[in-house]
Amino acid sequence: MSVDALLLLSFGGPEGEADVRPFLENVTRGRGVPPERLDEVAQHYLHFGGVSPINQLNRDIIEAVRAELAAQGIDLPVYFGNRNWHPMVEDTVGKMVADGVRTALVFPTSAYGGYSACRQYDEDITRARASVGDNAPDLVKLRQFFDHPLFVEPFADAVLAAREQLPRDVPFRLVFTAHSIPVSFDATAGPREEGGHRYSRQIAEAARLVAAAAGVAEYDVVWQSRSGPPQVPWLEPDIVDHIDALHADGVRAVLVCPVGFVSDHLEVVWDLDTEARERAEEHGMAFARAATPGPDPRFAQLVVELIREHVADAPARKLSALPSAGCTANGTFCATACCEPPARRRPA
Ligand SMILES: CC1=C(CCC(=O)O)c2cc3nc(cc4[nH]c(cc5[nH]c(cc1n2)c(C)c5CCC(=O)O)c(CCC(=O)O)c4C)C(CCC(=O)O)=C3C
Ligand SMILES: [Fe+2]
Repeated sequence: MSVDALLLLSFGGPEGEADVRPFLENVTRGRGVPPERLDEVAQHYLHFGGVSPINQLNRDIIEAVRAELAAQGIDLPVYFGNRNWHPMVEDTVGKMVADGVRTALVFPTSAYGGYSACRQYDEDITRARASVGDNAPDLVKLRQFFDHPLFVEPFADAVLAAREQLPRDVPFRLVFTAHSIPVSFDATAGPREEGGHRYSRQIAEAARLVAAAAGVAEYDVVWQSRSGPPQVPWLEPDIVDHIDALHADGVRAVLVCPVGFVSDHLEVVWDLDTEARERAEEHGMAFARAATPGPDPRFAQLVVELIREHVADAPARKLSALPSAGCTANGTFCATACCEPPARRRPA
């Protein structure tokens, strides 16, 4: 297959105080997130001057991918577009058209399946192509990479590095976290015939692979960053409640690995480095958080390897038997009814 560009497609985040409200409105339009929750999340962003770390982290990934492409002799311009904040993907695809791009690969900054982690990026691609009309380039999305060795290995090394921050003589509990989603979204994640739960199954599998690579036998998988109205059930337990439970069980040191995320964006630096850490410290527990793989050189190698699956027929390396879907053209879905968002319940 011949391609003339790569598009890194991400979530986006505010870059100053004035951006916070309009950004949150973009994220939550029609999604039934209660205003109290929005006020709370706005405060998290304002705590950091209204600047989300996600944009600079993505620019850093793009620089590393450019360098890795050059090192491997692949001549491919790299573009950057987001769902919720500038550079908006619609504008970026407009720029690609002006530059004469006919076919581009799309790297979404999420390793997993499910509506929020996969299918919503297909919707972004469809919207962006529609916004530029007849000249829209073909946009081929790269596959899910939750079990790729170049995703698992940096996490495993990060777990070992974080372990060094904990007291040597105290046994620790390894706890993996991922973004919670409504239980109903997890139930419809994946193609219908597969019976759902593709998101939580892939998270469980990534956690198993990272723990095995780090040589840690006992671990938990929990959730973080719940949103939505309180009467709608989301995946549980929450990391902060889990720290209470571990404390009650006599655990004295906790090592949190945010396996659901590619980089240290706001949910990681707020919900883990601030809230979870504070709760652990209130209990007198030692706390360490493993780094995310985004800034690791192996992450850029991962992106280029996924590109090479298309441009050089490179073999698709994966460590688990679970399907890695998500590779589709022009915003089509992997399968009929795949990762369909169930009807959202509004707050009463
Ligand atoms: C599975 C998943 C990922 C991982 C996959 C991926 O990475 O794509 C993810 C990533 C992210 N989520 C992010 C930010 C937000 N997510 C929100 C709300 C929601 N997330 C959801 C799910 C996910 N989200 C869901 C089901 C909602 C409820 C509303 C809805 O049904 O859609 C809200 C609204 C306020 C609130 O938190 O309630 C914000 C601000 C940022 C940027 C952070 C930064 O600025 O650094 C990133 C990377
Ligand atoms: Fe989110």
